Amino acid sequence: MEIYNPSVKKNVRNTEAAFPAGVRIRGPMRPCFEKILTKEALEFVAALERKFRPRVKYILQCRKEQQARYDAGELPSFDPATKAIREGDWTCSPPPAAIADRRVEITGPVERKMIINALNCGAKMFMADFEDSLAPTWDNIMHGHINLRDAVNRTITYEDKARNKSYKLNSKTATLLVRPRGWHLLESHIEIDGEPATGALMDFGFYFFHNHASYRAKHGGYGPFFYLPKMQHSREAAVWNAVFDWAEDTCSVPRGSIRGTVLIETLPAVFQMHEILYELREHSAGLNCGRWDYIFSFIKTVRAHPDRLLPDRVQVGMTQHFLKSYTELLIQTCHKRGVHAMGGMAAQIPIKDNPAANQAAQELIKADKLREVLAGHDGTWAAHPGLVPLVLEVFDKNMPTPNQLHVKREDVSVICADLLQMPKGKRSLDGLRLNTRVGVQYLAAWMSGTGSVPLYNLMEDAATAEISRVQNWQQIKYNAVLDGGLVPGMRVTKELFARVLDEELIRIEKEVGPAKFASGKYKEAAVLFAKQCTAPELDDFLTLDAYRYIVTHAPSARM
Ligand SMILES: CC(=O)SCCNC(=O)CCNC(=O)[C@H](O)C(C)(C)COP(=O)(O)OP(=O)(O)OC[C@H]1O[C@@H](n2cnc3c(N)ncnc32)[C@H](O)[C@@H]1OP(=O)(O)O
Ligand SMILES: O=CC(=O)O
Ligand SMILES: [Mg+2]
Repeated sequence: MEIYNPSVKKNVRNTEAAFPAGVRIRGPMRPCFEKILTKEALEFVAALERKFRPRVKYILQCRKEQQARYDAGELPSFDPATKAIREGDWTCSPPPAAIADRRVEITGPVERKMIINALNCGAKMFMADFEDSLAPTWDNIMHGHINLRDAVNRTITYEDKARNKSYKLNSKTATLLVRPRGWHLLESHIEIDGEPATGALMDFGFYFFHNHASYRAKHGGYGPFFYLPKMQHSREAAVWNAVFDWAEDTCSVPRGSIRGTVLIETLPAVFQMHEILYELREHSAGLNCGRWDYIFSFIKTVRAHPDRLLPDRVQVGMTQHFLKSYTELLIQTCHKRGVHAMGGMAAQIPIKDNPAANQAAQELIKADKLREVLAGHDGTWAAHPGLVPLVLEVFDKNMPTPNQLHVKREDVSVICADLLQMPKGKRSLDGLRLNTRVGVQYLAAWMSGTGSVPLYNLMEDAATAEISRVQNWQQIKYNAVLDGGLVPGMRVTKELFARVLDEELIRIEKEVGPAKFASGKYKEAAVLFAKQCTAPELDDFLTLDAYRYIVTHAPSARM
């Protein structure tokens, strides 16, 4: 048997002759990558790309055009053209037994040890993530597919030699869900007909192709199950639905086996929830409140509106009216259509060296989960295995049934103004400093290949770091008045931000120590973060600009 050792990183010159016509692998081949990059799998991914690339380009162009309308003064709202769908009496296909009870879902990157820990941790579900919590380096993506294949086949193991610790799956494990990248990210290490592949199609394609048969055999003929991130419009859900139809037909899998939970994590999408479910009605597993990207998108969507400056990030919590309204409308929408309404991620994680602070963090998580279960959510997310028992306890106590599809929330009446209401709170210099410190450290980790990190006792990933970036951008762009903190009345300028950045870099160096600071990517991250925060026009995603730092093209056989 071939032993898989993720630490072996031998570079091999790629030979294009080994791959199907039109497919070029630009990332270095490592041991075991050939198990994922088989001729058949590459043909499947290339066919997906050829069929859907034009539609992906179209939806991205639509996003640009819609943003131009927001920039010209329009605000997101419900679409009169699809009123009949919102008011119509239809339901989605019922949830299969394998995902009927999903009260606690742990999430985490597709890293080998974490996959085993997550599957073993007692959560009902595990969302394995190619998205917010993963830096999409070639090695991370390819190892992620190897790890998932081994997880589905239950052969996944891991040896931590330094700690003399072995990892393997328990007999009872969580049900696996996979989150591919959003539509906007390209995969530069695979080219199809001379263009980079679409990250989302590649993640879906390899995972589906290699695992659908084993997965369905273990889940009553259903699956694989997915989370679908960062969509802005139902036309994007229609593309996912067509991808699912095509994959099912191509692999002779019955219609409706694949199920996807759509994250409602952009402001435009909250006005499209019925429409999104309608497009996916045979393939839907419900909606999820992706709160962190939602807050990021709230700022991004109204970027041209100087009257819409948010208070400090720490004050934008789930009890703010616009967020409460979004979650309640999501629950009402899902339960009307017979599918799950999933809660989101509390950012607190266990604090190991301070019992009092740990207790306080746990209380915050408990309160957040209690609010979710009482509102009618069918389950929620946990960021860390140590939090699963706590979250489980709140849901077990308050949700005796497998889910709350029967809780219709007909009392909820949410209009545009509720979803667009500005959060209350103040902006402070400390807020600007914290955004800067977190943004730089997150970016430094991401550029080094790590997509989720603990910072100041909170989980930080691409979505939370985006809030720090766009909030800084918004304040600098409009010279926001800092109306809170110790020095109220100060205005944010490029000069103030430059000084804050310098000072926060010194603080980061002190906190992480000179050795880690020197060997890490903090200085490069600071340059990129500063560029992003002071750009005349806001970039759509931080990771689009940062991606070039993590691309590793292999020497080509043609050279
Ligand atoms: C906005 C969103 O999209 S939210 C969803 C995306 N984000 C995520 O999924 C974040 C997931 N969580 C994480 O990545 C991590 O918990 C972090 C980075 C926040 C904290 O990581 P650490 O500080 O390394 O955690 P810590 O040292 O306490 O880990 C203890 C053990 O738990 C494991 N662990 C921690 N988090 C997870 C997780 N989410 N899944 C599986 N295992 C985990 C660690 O691997 C470690 O295992 P070991 O004892 O066998 O070595
Ligand atoms: O993906 C989840 C989020 O909160 O963003
Ligand atoms: Mg997200």
